[in-house]
Amino acid sequence: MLAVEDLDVAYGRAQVLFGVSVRARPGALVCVMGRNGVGKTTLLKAIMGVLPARAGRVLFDGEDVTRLPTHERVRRGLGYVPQGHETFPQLTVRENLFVTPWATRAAVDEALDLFPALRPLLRRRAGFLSGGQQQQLAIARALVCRPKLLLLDEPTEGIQPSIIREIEQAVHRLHTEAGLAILLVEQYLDLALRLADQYVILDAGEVVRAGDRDDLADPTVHHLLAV
Ligand SMILES: Nc1ncnc2c1ncn2[C@@H]1O[C@H](COP(=O)(O)OP(=O)(O)OP(=O)(O)O)[C@@H](O)[C@H]1O
Repeated sequence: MLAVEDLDVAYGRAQVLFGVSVRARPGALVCVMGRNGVGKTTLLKAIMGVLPARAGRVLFDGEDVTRLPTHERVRRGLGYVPQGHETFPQLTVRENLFVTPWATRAAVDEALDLFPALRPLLRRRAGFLSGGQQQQLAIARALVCRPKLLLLDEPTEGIQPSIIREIEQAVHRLHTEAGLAILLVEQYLDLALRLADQYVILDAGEVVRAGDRDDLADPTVHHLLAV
């Protein structure tokens, strides 16, 4: 479904990703891990076309989307929830959900079924929500476009533990019940161990390890993630 091949990405002259290859099969949950600043967010941005690839390719459903603008990738089924649960603070929860041109009532209803805590908040401005509620709204908004593959950038970052559990359950349901493929950037190893089918670890912009979830229990993995 997703094949990232030998991707190089740079900010000006500063190259950040070096020959990164990542694959996600339909319905798979792949966890992208690594210390701060190793290039996880940059990888997701390049997959979405928010940042250009300097070399390499991004294939989605067999199509080379490397040069397509972001909205064309969204149209083909890539969904993206950026780090920091970005919502439109001045808009209500309902307006945030209907902001995309593809939003239908049915799709919004389905997204709200996954996050029922948002229903009583539909008229509230997003800027007044807690961090956890905003994260749920950001995920729900991406789902309204009915993606086939969802890219989630650290959805648990800065979120209180009780809400982390809710977000984890929602991601689990999306994966197991809705059968959505997910590329999840996640710092918490225990959460990755519970959710992931496969994992990729980046270090200094390169894939240093990749494999099935069970390998994550290997002690050498901790060394690659320790700060
Ligand atoms: N806009 C930018 N301009 C220049 N360098 C940047 C920019 N954004 C990120 N970088 C650099 O690129 C490298 C990778 O950053 P990136 O945000 O992709 O890492 P990350 O693994 O997602 O980190 P974190 O876990 O802290 O979010 C870092 O060294 C960072 O300083």
